[in-house]
Amino acid sequence: MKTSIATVSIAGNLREKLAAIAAAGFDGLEIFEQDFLQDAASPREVGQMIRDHGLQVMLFQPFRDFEGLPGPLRARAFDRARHKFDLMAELGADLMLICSSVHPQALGGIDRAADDLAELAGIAADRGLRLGYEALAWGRHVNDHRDAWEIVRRADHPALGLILDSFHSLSRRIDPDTIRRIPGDRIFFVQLADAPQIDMDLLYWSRHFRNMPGEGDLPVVDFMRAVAATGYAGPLSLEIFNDQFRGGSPTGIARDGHRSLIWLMDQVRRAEPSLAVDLPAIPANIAVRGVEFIEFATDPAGAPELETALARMGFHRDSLHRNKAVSVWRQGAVRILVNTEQTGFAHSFFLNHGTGVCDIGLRVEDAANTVARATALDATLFSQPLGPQEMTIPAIRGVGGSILHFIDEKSGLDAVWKVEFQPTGAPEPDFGLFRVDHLAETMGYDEMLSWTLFYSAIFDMQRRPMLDVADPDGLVRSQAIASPDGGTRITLNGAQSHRTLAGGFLADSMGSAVQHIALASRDIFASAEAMAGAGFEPLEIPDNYYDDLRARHGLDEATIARLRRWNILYETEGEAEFFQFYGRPLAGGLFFEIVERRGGYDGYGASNAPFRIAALKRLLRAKDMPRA
Ligand SMILES: O=C(O)c1ccc(O)c(O)c1
Ligand SMILES: [Mg+2]
Repeated sequence: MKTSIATVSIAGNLREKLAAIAAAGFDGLEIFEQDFLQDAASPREVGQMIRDHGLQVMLFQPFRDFEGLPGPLRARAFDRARHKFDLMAELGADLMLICSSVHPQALGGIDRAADDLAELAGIAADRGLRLGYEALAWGRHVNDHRDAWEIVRRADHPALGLILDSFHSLSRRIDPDTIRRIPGDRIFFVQLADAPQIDMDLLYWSRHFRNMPGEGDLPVVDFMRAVAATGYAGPLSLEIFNDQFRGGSPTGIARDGHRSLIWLMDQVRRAEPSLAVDLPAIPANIAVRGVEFIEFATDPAGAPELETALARMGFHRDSLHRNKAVSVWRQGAVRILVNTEQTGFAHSFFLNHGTGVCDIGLRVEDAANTVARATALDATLFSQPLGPQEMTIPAIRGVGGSILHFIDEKSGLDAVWKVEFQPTGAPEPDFGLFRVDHLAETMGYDEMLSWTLFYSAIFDMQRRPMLDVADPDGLVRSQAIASPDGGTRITLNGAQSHRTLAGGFLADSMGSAVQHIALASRDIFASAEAMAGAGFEPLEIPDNYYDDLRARHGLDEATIARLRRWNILYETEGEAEFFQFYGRPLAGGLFFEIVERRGGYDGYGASNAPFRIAALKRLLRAKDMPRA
């Protein structure tokens, strides 16, 4: 499969774009004239620069307002086209995109458009060029790929074909299966884009909110299945107009784009196995069976605060690494590693970010398969030198320069706790915390799509609808991603303002990182009591929260009193119930949460978030921390 991306999709000057597109592994690109008008090089030199990067110019675009014009305007449009053909020859581009006209004087008429395009195709063919006709969703007379195809069909010229663009078809809710009746060899080019479902003017939506396939809400997989069913074997090209991407990291956005195309074709193949998809076989989305461990990087000065917090939640120091300054704190199936090594990855993470989560271990069926899928989807492998008796545990890079390790039973990686660690024999309390409920990662708002794509493309984890959380000092967006059984959950919180709690954390931790860890309790009241007995200090929730709760849920006084006693927040989802309370943040701003889900509750207590944030901010102000 040949992959391509439009230069408008990413930030930077032309040279930065080319470097990023090539590094991400694309075969070619669509070039927008504006992109090289700003460059000092001539079109011929630009063409050479592109080829020097190992890239092919797959499409020159767009040529606007061509078809259906009256008299002198028509003649001028042909002149304009000839001028562009000259330019294409210089660039080394042989396919031009003509988008359906929005010209106020365009006359309309299927046959008139077909005649104009056929005549231009003749001129193009003489120069060895081809034309593709695309229906813009807001085209004046042609705004539907079915009409564009009818025009191409009637024009009946071998140098004229159809260009499909998933955004234009899907934004108008045109059934993608109508593509299945178009012959694949008459489709000259396919552009792909997704978009979040928002009710808005089509042109504005298209020019500002497109995103990578899989990042939005449009049925791009169904669209692509229909395209594949036609036998189309040309390039798959991303054409993403997105304000955020234009200001983002060229290499990051290009990598996301490449990842999105591989994931898209993987989904097409799985949804419709009879389709010929030119993509090497890769393992299916990886089922995650839970969090095997969470590793903190810290130093001997930072460890005691963390270890005290763990002990107060009922964790005990279970075992010590045989070679390294790493201890395992355990309760039930929850393992939290405290790494105070003075060399290696954890130490460099600590130097960059302070005490924080540097590594997350996920339990999977087959670690080798996991890495195979992750690398096929452009993830970066991670490894570091091993000491004696240490096991090779596969890993990739994750959020904020942290690491994801994969542990399985199949290849015996779960023996690591016995092989690399020595038990302390410390007594084993049980405060009822039995597994990791979710990890909350905080990041800049502009990183959210990228990490959502990362988790949902590699793992069998799906995103839930995005929520807005009102921090008194700005909005925080929250995107939950969860395995189908809800057993593994990650929330991504995107901060737009540094005045928000999330934004302050981001600044303090020097980048994206785990901001809180939620642990599941079998009985939250019992856990709260046991923890209080061990010296745990909860985040105090003000009385007005409980007055509000009484009004909202009609809970009886005894229940309200119990919730208030332990600073537990409450939320319902139909009949399902959710209970949660928080610890006070550690020095770096990270905190723990204890939750109990009853009756299949699937959320995260969004209605309580403003209270939690306000309480945290009050606490930080009281401590006179600079963030407050
Ligand atoms: O927004 C536009 O004008 C525009 C131009 C060319 C395209 O291929 C397209 O999909 C949109
Ligand atoms: Mg397009």
